[in-house]
Amino acid sequence: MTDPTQMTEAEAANRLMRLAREIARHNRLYHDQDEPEIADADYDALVRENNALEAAFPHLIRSDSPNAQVGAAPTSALRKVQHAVRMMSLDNGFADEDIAEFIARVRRFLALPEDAPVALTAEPKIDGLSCSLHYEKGELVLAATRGDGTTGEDVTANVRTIPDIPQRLTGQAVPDLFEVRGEVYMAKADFVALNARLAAEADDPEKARQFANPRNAAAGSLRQKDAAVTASRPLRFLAHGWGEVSAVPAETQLGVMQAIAGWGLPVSDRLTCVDTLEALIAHYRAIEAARADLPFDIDGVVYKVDRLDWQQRLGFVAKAPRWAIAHKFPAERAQTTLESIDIQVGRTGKLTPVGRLTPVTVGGVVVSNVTLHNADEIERLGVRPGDRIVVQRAGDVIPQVVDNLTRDEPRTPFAFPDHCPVCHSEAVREEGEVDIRCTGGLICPAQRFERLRHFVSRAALDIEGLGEKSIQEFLDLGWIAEPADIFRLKSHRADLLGREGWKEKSVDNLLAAIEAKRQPDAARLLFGLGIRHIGAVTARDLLRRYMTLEGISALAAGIIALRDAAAPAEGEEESRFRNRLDKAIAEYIGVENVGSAVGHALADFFHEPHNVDVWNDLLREVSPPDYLVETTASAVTGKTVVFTGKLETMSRDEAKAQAERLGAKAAGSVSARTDLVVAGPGAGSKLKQAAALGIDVIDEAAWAEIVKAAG
Ligand SMILES: NC(=O)c1ccc[n+]([C@@H]2O[C@H](COP(=O)([O-])OP(=O)(O)OC[C@H]3O[C@@H](n4cnc5c(N)ncnc54)[C@H](O)[C@@H]3O)[C@@H](O)[C@H]2O)c1
Ligand SMILES: [Zn+2]
Repeated sequence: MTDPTQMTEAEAANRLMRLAREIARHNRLYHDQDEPEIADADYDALVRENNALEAAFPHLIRSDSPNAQVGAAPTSALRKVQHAVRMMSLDNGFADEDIAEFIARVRRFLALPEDAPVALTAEPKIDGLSCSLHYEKGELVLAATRGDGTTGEDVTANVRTIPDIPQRLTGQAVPDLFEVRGEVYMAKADFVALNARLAAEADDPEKARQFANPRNAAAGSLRQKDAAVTASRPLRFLAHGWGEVSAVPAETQLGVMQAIAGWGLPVSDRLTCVDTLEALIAHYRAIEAARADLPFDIDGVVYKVDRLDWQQRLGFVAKAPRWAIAHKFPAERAQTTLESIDIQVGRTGKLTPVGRLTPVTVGGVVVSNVTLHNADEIERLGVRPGDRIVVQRAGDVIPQVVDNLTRDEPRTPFAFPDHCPVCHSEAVREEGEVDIRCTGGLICPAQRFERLRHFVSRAALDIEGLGEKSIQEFLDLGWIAEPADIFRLKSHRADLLGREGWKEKSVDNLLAAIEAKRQPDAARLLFGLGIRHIGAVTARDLLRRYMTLEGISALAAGIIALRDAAAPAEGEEESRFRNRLDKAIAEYIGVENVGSAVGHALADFFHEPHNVDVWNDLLREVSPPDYLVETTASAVTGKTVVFTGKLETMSRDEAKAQAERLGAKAAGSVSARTDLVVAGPGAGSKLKQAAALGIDVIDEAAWAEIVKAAG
């Protein structure tokens, strides 16, 4: 965000207009559609930017400023309801100073002395959606959502299905007319169970409706046309205020809330009333620490001036009361308990520690796992199961542990396993590496699963309909263990038809999708084998040069021979020798951007007899066409070209790629079969040979002309 003081008026006006539109759009998505596009922290950042600009350019404040608006106008099919008393939002603060300033503002407004005590209630700010309940003569007659504060939606039938909400108030002195306001929410455990149920009920679990967090689930469940749907959703309610009333049962906020509780409505058991800033902050800290363990999500603590006559005098500004403030928790961070540390085994055998957490909502998303990266990271944080930790989620980044609050508690450190938790092979840390790997290779079932999953993935063979669940199922049945087996699945067609969840159509679609990949792209196949360091791009670069998978295995054989023959020279240091060998391997491969790590990985793969079997077996099932780069007809199509000497405007590899694209073959040495030599400065013996054989020789500029002419 640009510093507002650096902006011109025109820039500021423009930015304010864009922010108003953008924020209004997110309000609609969040409040009306229950489908936010961005995290709360990102939304809050937009609002903060808007407010900073409005403060710097008060004369540019727009009539449609986001600060004048509550929620969003409802557009659902539900009947609309006008609120007799507007339903407001709340001002908010993050720092303790914001709260001190709030109290000072209240004193100034009421013209109280600077040190006059101001009693304030404090209670959790539940992350649900606002709901108004009208009781007439104690009977529930109408329930409405907040909408844009003026117009809400009639959700009476829906609300009648919520067990927390009494149909009729009981107890002492219930006024004739009393509108209770509070929060409809979903408990965290119920939210997890609901998402699981929606996934189980869907035809295609991957396309099942899933709610991002309990707030969205609560809003989506309450605002239903069909109240039977609401009834099937585990909603709850907590009262936190009131609207239109015929009589107020007490003179303080706390007193009225106690009366409401007395009539049978749920009120937070963490509602308190104190009269110093220190006591408020202490209550805030206690709630923050307990946050992850509360059964529902909260995003802060709400403070309200306790005396109702003062509330009356303070009144409202724009969209919020002057007598209340929400003290919010930092949106992107939360505390929780690290319940356990699991070790996952990846495709290449890497052991990754994953922290299992008591689920906590961070920035609008429920977080129950964090990656702990590796053994070093666990040691750095000093984390052990049972520790209280701070997790952070910024943007789309995977949640991270940023602090361990109980690292000083005496407890034994976490022992990183020295064996694979799945196949029990030894797990080792290679020299100079941070990762610890299972040495079980293809005998390790975890690696086997991950390798198969990788083999059929989008960027590799892209076999549609062969998802994780099916792979696991076939693995368990012993039908597949390595890639070639996938192409033999058709022999299990009859058995598969007899299994639950497999209909004739889905079986035949799957088998057809497999058959369609009998002539796969060679680069995808190579990438799909999951050899270390061979990503999709490297696989393609290698095949551009080596054309076929036979070419690749020959390359590997060459590297193995090179490694076997290499030995340190007399007195040569080990590290020197390694550098020299690595250089030789990279040169031998001869492909730009492909280094010795790839060469070693290829050699290691082919050095292992089991892998060679897997490879050969696969090549019996599939026959990838030769890797031909798409060519353009040109003056050199079908000819053999040799580049020699120094090229000035491009690398040797680029020149070769150009030749291939033009349908020419780039050769390394001049022979009778050479048609053309492209010579740069410093060309030596090859130039002489060409002259001797009477072969055409051109310079780089002439070559560039040929390339250009081909377009
Ligand atoms: N991700 C997005 O795209 C997106 C878009 C819009 C809003 N939001 C989020 O929604 C929030 C703004 O929404 P808002 O205007 O409803 O304000 P708010 O939710 O921050 O505060 C007002 C609401 O708090 C509720 N509340 C809960 N406990 C309460 C208590 N004890 N006492 C009084 N009220 C209590 C009330 O329903 C009240 O309407 C922000 O946190 C923002 O991050 C996100
Ligand atoms: Zn293993």
